[in-house]
Amino acid sequence: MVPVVAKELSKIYREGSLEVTAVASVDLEFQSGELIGLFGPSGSGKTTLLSMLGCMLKPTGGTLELFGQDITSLDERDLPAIRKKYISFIFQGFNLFPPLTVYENVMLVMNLKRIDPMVADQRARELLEAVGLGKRMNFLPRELSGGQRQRVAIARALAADAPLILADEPTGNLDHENGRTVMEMLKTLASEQNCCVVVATHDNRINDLFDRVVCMEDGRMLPEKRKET
Ligand SMILES: Nc1ncnc2c1ncn2[C@@H]1O[C@H](COP(=O)(O)OP(=O)(O)OP(=O)(O)O)[C@@H](O)[C@H]1O
Repeated sequence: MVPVVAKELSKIYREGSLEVTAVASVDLEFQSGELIGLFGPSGSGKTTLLSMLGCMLKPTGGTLELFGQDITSLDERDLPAIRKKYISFIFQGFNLFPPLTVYENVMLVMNLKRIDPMVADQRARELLEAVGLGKRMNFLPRELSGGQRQRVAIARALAADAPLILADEPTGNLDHENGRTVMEMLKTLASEQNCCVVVATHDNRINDLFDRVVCMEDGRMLPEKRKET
């Protein structure tokens, strides 16, 4: 099943008499196993598009299908269940829960999914080892560097085992080396777990890692340049 199909997807923000067209009639189709880079200057509509794909923001026009299900026709109350089933988010601010340790942050998503605690414990340890934080499981987020925190956010996204991962500027606060490490993890995730990973970014230094690059300008999607294989 195709993870994301959008047709003429639009979002117009209205404030009083002022209208801002943040996303204008975007058509797209994202497949499993792909790492997709969503590029565009500030204000071009990347976050708005990502928020609609993540069922956090209702489109004002067009249709959106996630895994064959028409999201646009659903009631607002049904969206949390869709998010829980299919989607994991990685945001620039890391969104870690400050009072919980690294290990507890990763466990939290699995507890919410009611995964058996023994299975969850093992998976959390494995994932934190995999992102190089095996020795920092009992640290609090504030005791970690930006790069380490972002790796916790990635371990947590992996723990959620979602087939669609949406990341907004995941390398925004990171130096080149940490940024690349984080992106390489997302690439491995896409190919090995057959996830669809969409990354909104300004960071041209990581361009080569994407399977596909789509660019936005003034809310529109520019014609796509397919990567040569
Ligand atoms: N809640 C909102 N209300 C009104 N206008 C908004 C709102 N959110 C975004 N916009 C406007 O929509 C347009 C697209 O914004 P968006 O944040 O999606 O762009 P972006 O490409 O993610 O930018 P950046 O790279 O700076 O994060 C901008 O003109 C912005 O000012």
